[in-house]
This record gives sequence, C-alpha cells and structure tokens, in this order.
Amino acid sequence: MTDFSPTRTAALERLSAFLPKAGSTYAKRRNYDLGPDRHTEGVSTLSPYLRHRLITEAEVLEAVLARHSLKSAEKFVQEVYWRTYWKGWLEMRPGVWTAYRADLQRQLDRLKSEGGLRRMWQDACEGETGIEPFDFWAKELAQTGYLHNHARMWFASIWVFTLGLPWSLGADFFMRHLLDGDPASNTLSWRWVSGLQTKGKTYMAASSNISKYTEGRFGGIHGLAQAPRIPEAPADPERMPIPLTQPVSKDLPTALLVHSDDLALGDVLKSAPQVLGTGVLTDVSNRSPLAIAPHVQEFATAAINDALNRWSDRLAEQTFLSPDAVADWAKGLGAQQIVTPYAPVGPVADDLARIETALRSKGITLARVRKDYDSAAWPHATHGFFRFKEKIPALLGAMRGIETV
Ligand SMILES: Cc1cc2nc3c(=O)[nH]c(=O)nc-3n(C[C@H](O)[C@H](O)[C@H](O)COP(=O)(O)OP(=O)(O)OC[C@H]3O[C@@H](n4cnc5c(N)ncnc54)[C@H](O)[C@@H]3O)c2cc1C
Repeated sequence: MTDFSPTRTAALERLSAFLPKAGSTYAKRRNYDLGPDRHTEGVSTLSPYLRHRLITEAEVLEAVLARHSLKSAEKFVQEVYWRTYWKGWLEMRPGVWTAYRADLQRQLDRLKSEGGLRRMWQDACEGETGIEPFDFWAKELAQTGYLHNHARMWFASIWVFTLGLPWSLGADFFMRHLLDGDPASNTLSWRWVSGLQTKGKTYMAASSNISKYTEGRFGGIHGLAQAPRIPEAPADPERMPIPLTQPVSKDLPTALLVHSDDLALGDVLKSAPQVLGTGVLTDVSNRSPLAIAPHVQEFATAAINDALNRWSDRLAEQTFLSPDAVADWAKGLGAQQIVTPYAPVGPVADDLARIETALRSKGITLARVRKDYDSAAWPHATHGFFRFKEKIPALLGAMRGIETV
C-alpha cells in the first residue's frame, strides 16, 4: 500500500525515487493501474504533497528537467501543467465552483426524500454495487485516500453513465476521501468525464480498456453503459480576468495567516519578513457539506504542522483559529494587515472572502500573496488544454529560479 507520510521530507524522498522514471517510463506506464501496492511503479504519487504545496509544481518541474530533456519528460511535464491549467480555468470562472456546490446541495436534499437514489448512492460509496472493479476502487479510495488517474476516470464514468448517479455526488465522494481532493482538478475532471467540460465529449469506461490497463486484474465486466446520457447543467459563466491582489504594505503591523492550500511559505514571508504572530486555519471540513474522511483532515493537519515546524523561527507566536475567530485575533495582536498565501477558487478561498469582510469591519486589510508560477500560467487557461500547452516552453523558461519554498 502506498504510504503517504505528511511531511516535506517524505515528498522530497518520493520525488527523488520517481526522478529516474519521469521520462520514457512514465510515458509508457502512466496509464497502467497495477493496484495499491504498485502505484509508484508507473506514476509519482506526488499529488497529496502538491495539493498542499509541501512541494511545489515548480520544484517538481525543475528537478525533472534537471534530469531529463523536455522532449523525454514531456508527458510528465504536461500532466503537472494539467493541474495548473485546471486551476487557471476555474480561477477565471468561479461561478462553476459555486454552481457545483449548489447542485451538490440539491442532490443531497434529493437523497433525503428519494429512497431509491439514496440506496444506489450508498452502495456506490460503500463499494457494494456488484461491479467488481468499481467496488474495489470505492474501497481503495476510502482506505488509502488515493486512486490512480485511470481508475478515477473509469470510476467517474461508471458512476455517471452506468449507475446513472449525479456527477456532483461523485465529485463530493472524491472530495471527502482523496488526500489530494482539489476543487479545480476534481470538479473539472468530473465535468470532463460527464461531457460538461468539453461540451458533448464524454469518457466512456470499457471492459477491454480496464482489463488492458489493469493487466488483467479486472476483466469481463458486463453491463457497462455503451451510450452516454450527458447530464443537464447550466451554461458556463462568462470568463473573468484573474483577480488582482491587494499589495502587501511594508509599513503596517502585520500578522500571517497559514492555511492548507499553500504551505510553501517562502514568498509570503519574503513579502512580510516581520510578523506579529501567525494564525493557523487547520479545519478542512468545508471541502464537503458531509463529513470528510478522518485521514483527509489528519493529512492536512499534519502537513500544516510540518510547515509550521520548518518555519518556526520566522512565525512568532502561533494560534490555531477557526475562520470566525481571525478578525478578533488580528485586532488583539494590533495587526493592521494580514498576509496569507493566495488560495485558488475553492473552500479556503471561500473562507478567506468571509474573513476579509470581518477584517474590513475592524480596519484590517488582507493581502493574498500569489506565486509567480500561478500568475504567469493561469491567464493562459482561456480555452482548452491544447492551446494552453503551447505556452509550456515559455512558462518553463520564465519559471526558473522564481520560487522560494
Ligand atoms: C474524476 C477525476 C477526479 C480527479 N480529482 C483530482 C483531485 O481531486 N486532485 C488532484 O490533484 N487530481 C485529481 N485528478 C487528476 C489526477 O487523477 C491526479 O492528479 C493524479 O492521479 C495524481 O496522482 P499522481 O500524483 O501519481 O500523478 P502523476 O501521474 O505522477 O502526475 C504528477 C502530477 O501531475 C498532476 N496531474 C496528473 N494528472 C493530472 C490530471 N489528469 N489532472 C490534473 N492534474 C494532474 C498532479 O498534480 C500529479 O500529482 C482527478 C482526475 C479524475 C479523472
């Protein structure tokens, strides 16, 4: 079973073990899901670390390109940029996140009154549908907090098209259990499988494909949907520019706010070298309206503690806070400004928006510090990935040496 130890040291070890495979091995083997004990043979399993930025995308790309040419590591580099692309795409269309959360709430309300739907949803979440690989992946996810990318695609396709369950309930099942549960990659990948992201283009799981790419672990699966029924969804909102951020003022008494979306604190501390104190938001329960799996909260809390330990000499006194308590805490410290790493569209950004309103009523500003890596790449996520990926060589060229972890 792949072990996900929530430390930067573990992330760096994992990266260094993966580096020899990041070229042609990854390109050939990345689609094979060989089971929970063998994931690291084909893929990096870095996603829980990237999700919380115990390691950054830029660091991973730098390390891979120090070892391989861009040509030989192209496939891996592109996958890392898929993550970045989804983030930029959602950042320019925050209404898609809001619409997902609203649809999810509607579907959760339906579960209260529609017994048949509720039973099917429960069976799917518990891995009791009778579709052998699907049931295996549901249990693997609940037990380990990780699924191979191909298994995520097959699982989502069977959820939507074979079982006929609402896609947003599936996305929520992933968000409650994945250690890497990410508002952009998860929501938009579920939309992509369902035919809502690239309009009319769905992903259909096929028995022969599952058999081939699990090397026969599963085969002869009967009853998988052959024809997609694309769910209804509202039209996408108009694209907006990437939001501007409030600049950090060097002259104001400043406190730092740490959260689980970005634990690479180097650049936020560079912008505010002296802080009066550090507030810490550890609760990630708002990734879902339902209870999230204990391992998801434990991973996030331990990842935050790992970052706090590494930066302890720069953080002054640390206070663990709920979002509602931040404004009073900042006022009590005498802060007139809070600096925090930028949180992309999702639950943490939703919390920061509420915190900002409470701070404003006390005359305190909130400055979100966005990484240059994100600011350079996100504005290119205007259309599909194929247009975005043309920018990768230029983005890599501009990226070298811009990050402080
Ligand atoms: C339905 C569905 C839901 C998903 N939900 C999430 C999620 O919540 N969080 C998440 O991080 N990824 C999600 N993904 C994308 C992808 O499955 C995971 O990023 C990948 O499996 C992580 O494993 P890895 O680190 O071993 O990947 P590797 O293959 O080693 O790739 C390296 C890194 O590139 C990025 N990456 C790779 N593939 C993708 C992809 N298809 N889309 C976006 N980024 C990618 C990840 O950051 C990953 O860590 C989802 C995909 C699907 C089909």
